[in-house]
Amino acid sequence: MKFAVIQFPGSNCDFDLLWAIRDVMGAEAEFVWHDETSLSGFDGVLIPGGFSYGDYLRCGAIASFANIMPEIKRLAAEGKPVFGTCNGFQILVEAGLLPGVLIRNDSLKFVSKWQTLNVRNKQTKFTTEYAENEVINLPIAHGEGKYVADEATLAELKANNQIIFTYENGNPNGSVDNIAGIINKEGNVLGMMPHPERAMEDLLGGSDGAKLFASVLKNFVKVEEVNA
Ligand SMILES: NC(=O)CC[C@H](N)C(=O)O
Repeated sequence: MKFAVIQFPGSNCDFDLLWAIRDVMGAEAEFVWHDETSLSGFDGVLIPGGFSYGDYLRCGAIASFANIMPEIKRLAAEGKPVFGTCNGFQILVEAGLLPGVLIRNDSLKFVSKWQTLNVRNKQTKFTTEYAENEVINLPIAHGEGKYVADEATLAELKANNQIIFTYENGNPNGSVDNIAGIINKEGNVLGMMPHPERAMEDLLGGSDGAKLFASVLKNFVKVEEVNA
């Protein structure tokens, strides 16, 4: 599996994400600049956190029009894994690859801390290594992390078990139903506000993020491997 870690002007978790997937997990991965127009040869996409385009308009709004986006949408349509953390999640909703939207935290303040989460659905290719309803800790660091969606969208997310992570022991941003991360209906595009790539080893304060990348590597296989 070879992953593209997309870099936008203002990305700041790009090196962390590359380190997590390549150096810790041992997968093949490379940076791809937002202006590129091809992702041929890549088996998955990782979109990092940060402040793409200075967070102007709305976080992720300008990045969602980047030249690389049609290719990210192509890989998503082909069933390949597409993962976005924090600003990456914001970019995925702005691009329409995930439903709903992320708006300013209720506090109107940037919040940066370790946050307790609940793994609501372990039956996805991103979460099989967790236990059902496992309580985990990951860092959060965002100013626009309040997830909102209309009633019909929320009902659909619940009916299809698309709410993957929720905040436990307090809601840091006012997200509806404590939503911290969701997946698309097809199960190959996941976005979440917390940062698993910052929790890969105990030296960093925790390693609960590693199971997410381990799940991806276990459950998504190269197309060639399937056909072999
Ligand atoms: N760490 C991040 O990716 C931050 C995302 C975005 N800039 C926000 O403040 O909400």
